[in-house]
Amino acid sequence: MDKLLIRGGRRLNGEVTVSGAKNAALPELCAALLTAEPVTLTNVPRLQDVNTTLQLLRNMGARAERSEQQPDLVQIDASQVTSPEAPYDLVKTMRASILVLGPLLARFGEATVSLPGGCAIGSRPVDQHIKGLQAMGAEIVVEHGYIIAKAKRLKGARITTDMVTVTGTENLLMAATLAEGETVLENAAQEPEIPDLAEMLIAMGAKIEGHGTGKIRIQGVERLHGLPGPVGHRIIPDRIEAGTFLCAVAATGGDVVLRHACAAHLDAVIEKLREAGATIEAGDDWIRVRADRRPRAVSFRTSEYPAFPTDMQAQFMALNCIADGAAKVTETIFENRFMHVNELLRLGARIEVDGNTAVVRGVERLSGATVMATDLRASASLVIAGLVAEGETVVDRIYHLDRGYDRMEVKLRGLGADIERVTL
Ligand SMILES: CC(=O)N[C@H]1[C@@H](OP(=O)(O)OP(=O)(O)OC[C@H]2O[C@@H](n3ccc(=O)[nH]c3=O)[C@H](O)[C@@H]2O)O[C@H](CO)[C@@H](O)[C@@H]1O
Ligand SMILES: C=C(OP(=O)(O)O)C(=O)O
Repeated sequence: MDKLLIRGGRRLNGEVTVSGAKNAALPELCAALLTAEPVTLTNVPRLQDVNTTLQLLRNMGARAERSEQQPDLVQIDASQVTSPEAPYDLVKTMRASILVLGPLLARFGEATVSLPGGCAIGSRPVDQHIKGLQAMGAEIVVEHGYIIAKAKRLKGARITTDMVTVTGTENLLMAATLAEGETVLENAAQEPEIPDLAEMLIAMGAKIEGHGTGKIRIQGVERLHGLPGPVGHRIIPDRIEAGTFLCAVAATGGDVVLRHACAAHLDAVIEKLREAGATIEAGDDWIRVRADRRPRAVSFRTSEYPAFPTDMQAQFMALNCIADGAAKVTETIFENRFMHVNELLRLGARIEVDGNTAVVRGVERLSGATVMATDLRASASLVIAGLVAEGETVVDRIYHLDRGYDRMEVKLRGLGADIERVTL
């Protein structure tokens, strides 16, 4: 099992390129199931979750390959899908596998998808996905751990989800593109990955309006076509990877330019980093961050986009650990997303958790130790803490990190960090 070995105390300087967004790549790979023609995606990040999705598509009989000459390019040909199924063994490693449900049901009239299990950050049910598809006329039973769905042809419907759900919106959006008539999704998620998915679907012939707002209107069409060519659909930059690097520099000090980054997707995080004392400038596809003194502690509360993302909570908490002052961090999206706290305590942080609120009192210095990654963003927060801690930090169980970060240690080393992957 791989570990990261970090010797802390170095400032970060230089340039780093941000990869394509994991949370756009996963639904967009699944969207290729909506057509019998080949689909090309570019700027596809090199992540374990992408590998798992490619495996899931191949398991159904689709062709899904990453180009050897151009590793950010993936081609999918779902003309020969023989079994519209997502088995437990693949779904258990990645919750986003649920994203095949809408496309399979819409194109093949049937789907059998393993229920994703509960996961470390919360119970994460998929009842809203099921309820929405039922409103579109699907017959769905859940038995033996599988969602078994059938529909001759889905019918457009007006759907208001009980809460804002990102993958729920994506599943229903994809399903609605091939449904008969109009679907209106109320209370839709507005995360940037949703308009990116909608733009891809529109390029495939779908009729969608209102994406990027809380109300999406879809007119179903008979069929969608492929996206051939050397570019196909280009995936937006990963705002969470970019935000993670911004927090790392704000914590260690330094001067770094992020290439292929979109500042407009990070407004809430950038505002908080400025409050913490970092200097941030941005252009069309770059962000520069400079930090030259101890950060100030900054309170924040996670919420749906465009507010502060839950996927940045752990990384910003690591910054608060060494900041001047105390900060209150409130998590409103997932009920159990403070598992990094116990590990940060092992590095000398002072944090008290009460329900969904953590009070972080900044300390002058953290001290390196062996810590264990518990989920994807928790891993990133431990890496940031390790970069500022005195001495050596070992981050164990980094398969969580590899799910969602594209060669993070290589990118950090390029900025001057003393970090290496140890394979035992
Ligand atoms: C692959 C992907 O894009 N993952 C992101 C997506 O996850 P994901 O789409 O799973 O998260 P949701 O937006 O669905 O979850 C929001 C809240 O709604 C609840 N809920 C959701 C659906 C449902 O049917 N029933 C229900 O109760 C969840 O338990 C959670 O408390 O959005 C999250 C919130 O921004 C991010 O942290 C994840 O990185
Ligand atoms: C929680 C996350 O991802 P997923 O929904 O894929 O588990 C994340 O990206 O932080």
